[in-house]
Amino acid sequence: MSTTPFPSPSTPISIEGPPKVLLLENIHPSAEEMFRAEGFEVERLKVALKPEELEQRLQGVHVLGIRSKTNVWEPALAKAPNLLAVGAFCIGTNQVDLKAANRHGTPVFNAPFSNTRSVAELVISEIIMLSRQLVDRIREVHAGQWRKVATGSYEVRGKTLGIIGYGHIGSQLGVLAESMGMRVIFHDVMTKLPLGNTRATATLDELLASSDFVTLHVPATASTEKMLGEAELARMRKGAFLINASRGTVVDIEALARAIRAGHIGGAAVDVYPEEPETNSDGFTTPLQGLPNVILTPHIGGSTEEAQASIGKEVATSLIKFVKSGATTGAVNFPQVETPLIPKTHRILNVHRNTPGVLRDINRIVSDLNANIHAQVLSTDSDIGYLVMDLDQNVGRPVCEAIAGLKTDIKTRIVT
Ligand SMILES: NC(=O)C1=CN([C@@H]2O[C@H](COP(=O)(O)OP(=O)(O)OC[C@H]3O[C@@H](n4cnc5c(N)ncnc54)[C@H](O)[C@@H]3O)[C@@H](O)[C@H]2O)C=CC1
Ligand SMILES: O=C(O)C(=O)COP(=O)(O)O
Repeated sequence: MSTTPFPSPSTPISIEGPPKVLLLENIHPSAEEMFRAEGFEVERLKVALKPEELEQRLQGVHVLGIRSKTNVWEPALAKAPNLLAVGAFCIGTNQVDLKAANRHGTPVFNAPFSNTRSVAELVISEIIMLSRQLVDRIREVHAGQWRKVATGSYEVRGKTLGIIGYGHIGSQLGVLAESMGMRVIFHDVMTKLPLGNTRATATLDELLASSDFVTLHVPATASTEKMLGEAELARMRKGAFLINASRGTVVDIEALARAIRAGHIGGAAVDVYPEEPETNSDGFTTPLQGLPNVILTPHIGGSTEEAQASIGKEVATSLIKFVKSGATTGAVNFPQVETPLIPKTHRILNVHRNTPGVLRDINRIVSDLNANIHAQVLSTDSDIGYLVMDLDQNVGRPVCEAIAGLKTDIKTRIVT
């Protein structure tokens, strides 16, 4: 990811005909239905797109929908001046260069908790499966081998679950684990309200040394990259289990494979990998394949009917609202503005460089054109300002064009 220059001032964006939506990665049909009901034109692909393909496919597209696999980097954003918004139909947004999108005036929306429960339930099932060595027993019986053993199989009741990242998923998981009689501890960089009898550990090392199961629920950031490497795995209890359904960057997967082979880690459940295939028909290898008591799943933590249908609706709602009224509430990289539409006005949306004097320049244009301002809301962050302004319809268009010509302009359009 890179810090991107601002785009040059341009003409205002005007949407001729229905807004065009490109949905990738088999986003649930609930999203397509919502867009179509609002008169949008939708193209829905099952696959992720590589950066060069994405650049081409974005031409003329106003709204892009992705899941966790499609990377949206600066070059694609720079070549898509008509792209109004990106929807990540998932929780994680590490696949998008959020800073670049911000500087290109493109808000990014996600679904912060529509698949939380699905991930937590998957992890609960894995805790029991690992504790009972279920993958190995299942594999043996399928192969015609009868190995009825109790050695190395344990109940989860009374065992300690260590949660790294006590956010939406981590805290939901803690509640479920306590209801099975587990002791729950967590480590987070933020101070968090411990639910139930859960408690925060003073350090990550304390959590690693005190847990029978360690599970990761942190985002992919610089601070979480390989946060569980050789040294951290060595600090875990002998025979403890590791679960990673967060991001593949968070665990040193080679070190994990070595720790399992050495018998220090008793098993692992892994849903996410440093490199994941683009499509279901691509092959896949990981150093964890074939190791004992290792559950490997193809990034399906959030893949349930309930979660996908709900994500489809949630993110489509945010995107439709943004296209129709400019509301940015919930955008993960953008100043937040949401204000009701006023009938019989033109709403101008303007994203500009956050430098002194921009509002003065804009208001001078408004005053020169004798426009009456019905409402004006400005919200800024360190790089950009986002202005929502409602004007009389007879002057809306010339005002919009004059604003788009300012050297501080990033993106300007009329929505009504
Ligand atoms: N396997 C799958 O299909 C899915 C994976 N995910 C992944 O799970 C991650 C977590 O999701 P949520 O719980 O909804 O996110 P969240 O934002 O609610 O919680 C993340 C927590 O991690 C903490 N954190 C950040 N950096 C940390 C660090 N260095 N050490 C300790 N704690 C740290 C944060 O303070 C926060 O409390 C997502 O970012 C996504 O990457 C999410 C959904 C599905
Ligand atoms: O929600 C997330 O962050 C996930 O990892 C789920 O990603 P997906 O929608 O399954 O590609």
